[in-house]
Amino acid sequence: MIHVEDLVKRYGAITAVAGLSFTARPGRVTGFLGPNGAGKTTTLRVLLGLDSPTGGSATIGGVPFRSHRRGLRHAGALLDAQQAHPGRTAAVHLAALARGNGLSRRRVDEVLGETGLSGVAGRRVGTFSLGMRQRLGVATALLGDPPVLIFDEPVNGMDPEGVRWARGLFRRLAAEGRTVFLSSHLIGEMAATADELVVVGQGRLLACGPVTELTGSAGSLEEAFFALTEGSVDHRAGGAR
Ligand SMILES: Nc1ncnc2c1ncn2[C@@H]1O[C@H](COP(=O)(O)OP(=O)(O)OP(=O)(O)O)[C@@H](O)[C@H]1O
Repeated sequence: MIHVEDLVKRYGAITAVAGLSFTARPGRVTGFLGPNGAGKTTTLRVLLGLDSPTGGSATIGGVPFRSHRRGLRHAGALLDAQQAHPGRTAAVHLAALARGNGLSRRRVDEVLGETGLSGVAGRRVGTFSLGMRQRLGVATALLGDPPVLIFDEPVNGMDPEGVRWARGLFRRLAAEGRTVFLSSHLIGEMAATADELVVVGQGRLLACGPVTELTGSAGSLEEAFFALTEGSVDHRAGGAR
């Protein structure tokens, strides 16, 4: 379970998140949607303890992520596909993380297999395509077999086969009872993958609920999204001030 309550995050004069509250539940794929600069990445960073909130709270399984000793067992995340050191092989990258989190070496082979990377496990990450790096990011998130998974733009750079694979994976992870939280600009992908949506604009909640409910009479999720975010689009990506 992910719970965000009255979350505020300011960077100097910029308010990136302006009092945001929502919950993402186990067994569901929850999509996190919003225009550029809406505060999505900032919210994910605070959730994962990479940034401190200015106010309010963001918890995973009822506690801040930082208070988990072996974080990868509690939540797995893909925030930035460029995270792995380019000079390391995929297997070495994952093995180092496994060691640091008290996980077995066997788990490395399992997630490499699950993400279709077994054949390239010995290759340096610097030689990977963006789609392969995304798969490695997904493998990293899965490493600790966590109950909560957070993905920021996970299918960015993936080919159609990769996108279909990722969609199936997210659905399966939710069917296993995990909380799957997915941020993406691809509304069609959200419509095909998510059960629930959290829509934000200028750091505030615009709507949340089942995809079917939010689509409502708009005809498509895309139309519903534009109607919801009208007035919240900031082409300067300057956020709420
Ligand atoms: N480290 C930072 N310092 C200053 N401002 C920041 C910082 N991080 C984010 N912001 C600002 O906070 C606002 C929200 O940014 P954020 O990246 O969270 O939005 P987003 O919804 O993820 O956008 P996108 O869809 O473009 O990735 C933006 O105005 C951004 O410029």
